[in-house]
Amino acid sequence: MGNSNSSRTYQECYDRMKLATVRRSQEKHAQQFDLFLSYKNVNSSSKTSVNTQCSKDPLANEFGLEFKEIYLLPKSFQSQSRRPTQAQARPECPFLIDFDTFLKVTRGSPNFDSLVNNSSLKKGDYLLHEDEEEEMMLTLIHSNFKQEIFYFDIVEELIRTETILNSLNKSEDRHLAVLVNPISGKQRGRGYYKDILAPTLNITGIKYDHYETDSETYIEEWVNQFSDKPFPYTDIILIGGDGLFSQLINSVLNNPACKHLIKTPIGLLPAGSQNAVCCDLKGKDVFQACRNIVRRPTVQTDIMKVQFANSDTPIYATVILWGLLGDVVKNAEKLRKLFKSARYAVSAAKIFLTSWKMKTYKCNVQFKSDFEINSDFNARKHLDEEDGKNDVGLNISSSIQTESTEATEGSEIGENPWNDHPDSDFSFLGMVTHECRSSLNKKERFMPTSRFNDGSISLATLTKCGKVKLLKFLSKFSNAKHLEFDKFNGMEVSEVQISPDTKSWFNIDGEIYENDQANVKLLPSFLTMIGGIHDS
Ligand SMILES: Nc1ncnc2c1ncn2[C@@H]1O[C@H](COP(=O)(O)OP(=O)(O)OP(=O)(O)O)[C@@H](O)[C@H]1O
Repeated sequence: MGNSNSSRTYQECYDRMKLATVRRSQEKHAQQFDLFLSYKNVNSSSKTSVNTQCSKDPLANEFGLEFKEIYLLPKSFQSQSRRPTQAQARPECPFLIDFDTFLKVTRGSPNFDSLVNNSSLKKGDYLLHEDEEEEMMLTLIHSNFKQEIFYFDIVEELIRTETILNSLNKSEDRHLAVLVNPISGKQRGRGYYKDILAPTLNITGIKYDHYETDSETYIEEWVNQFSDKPFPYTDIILIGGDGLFSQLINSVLNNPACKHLIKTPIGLLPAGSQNAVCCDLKGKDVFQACRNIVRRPTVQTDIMKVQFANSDTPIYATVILWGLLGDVVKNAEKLRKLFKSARYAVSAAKIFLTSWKMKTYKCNVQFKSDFEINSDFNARKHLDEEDGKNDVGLNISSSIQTESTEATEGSEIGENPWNDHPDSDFSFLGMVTHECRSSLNKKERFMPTSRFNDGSISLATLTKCGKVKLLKFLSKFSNAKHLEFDKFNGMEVSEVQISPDTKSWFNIDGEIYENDQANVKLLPSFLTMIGGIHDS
């Protein structure tokens, strides 16, 4: 996060442009500063090495530049349009912010009282106090609504600064549907809407309509009203948790008359208990999520289609858990009222403390894979055969024994064959299309290697564990070190067939489903989500 801390200096690895000479006070003889904007030229290949070092979101504006920092330097400081030579020390900046934390510049200072929760204002109405209209000043607004005022002497510089700084905000022609779940997580959704998103949209001039869910079926009914009608919104913004997101995509995809809505970019504000989808789209911080909504970087994301044997209706999902984790979520629902977002931890503790022995979840798993793991596994299998090794329970990549002849019999030539998973006794199994960062614990992530746009399902399993092993696993898990845990296995697959032998529950994006045979298939690059993908 950037700040305007005076002790910071700008990053040298970027080019910069001078926007204007400004004062920080209305006083005509006040000290003058040069206002700079640094940038990465995304069209320029010659700067690759420098750019890789400092790279951030691949978010370029109409100038083909990715803006990085906004800062002031005293006017007297050297030749201002170039970088300082090595011999020259970089001066401290009296004002410096990451471009990431910048929201908008406005003429004059915004009247914030009129910004809150007022979607009927006309664009521009709310920006000026009447007596400020002629002032040669711009107010730079941070995404947390902090303001910095700069005074200009030259009108062209003022206009240039305003145009360039606002060039990333794509507000024209956008009309957002904002849906708020007031009971998500710690019930902060309403506050996030009223105090953060609505003022941000008002400042940036983005049009929106506000809806609040009043029942479990609200989203489905809301979607159904657009059956066979043109959809009037350019974006759908959800203020809630993973469950709300799941409800939206399922309501859209399971109504053939509404499938056209799925092309609409979906943005999220994290108000739920887990917010794994939002966290993995660089939206863990509510202000960052808001900036994403304003600037609108998008990611084509993978999802899964789950077909249960006893149901005609498929479920579309990004996270599927079965076994212990299914049971934890099932029991957590009973605790929602009392423990709110702590209900998952309470439910897990209850299962752990009240069972004498951890339950083993028996399940037959087959998978198809387009990925390297197949050749790794075949090569390794060959080596293992040569070595006379045949350990079941080691990492999957080193221990899968045979491809299922039964399953391959029906395969067409060229189609990937079914492989048998070597394990059938689990503590849990999970399938995810993203890493599943936790909004509660900084390090925790279910599948650290998985990304929304990697074109694969990550199949993760924990072979059956006793209580002591499970505690060891959990301690590694909370530091995202569980990939090295001997009973935890992860692999990239494109389709999975699950046949449970133990009574349990499926936890699909936080919702609970009955135990049943399930087929899980990858739908690559299926949704357009607003946000970015984490590098590591
Ligand atoms: N007004 C409402 N009253 C009762 N239930 C609601 C209402 N609005 C939405 N719901 C239901 O609440 C469920 C959970 O919502 P959501 O995902 O937003 O929050 P959460 O469960 O706290 O967060 P997470 O899914 O991240 O754990 C959804 O399945 C939705 O059907």
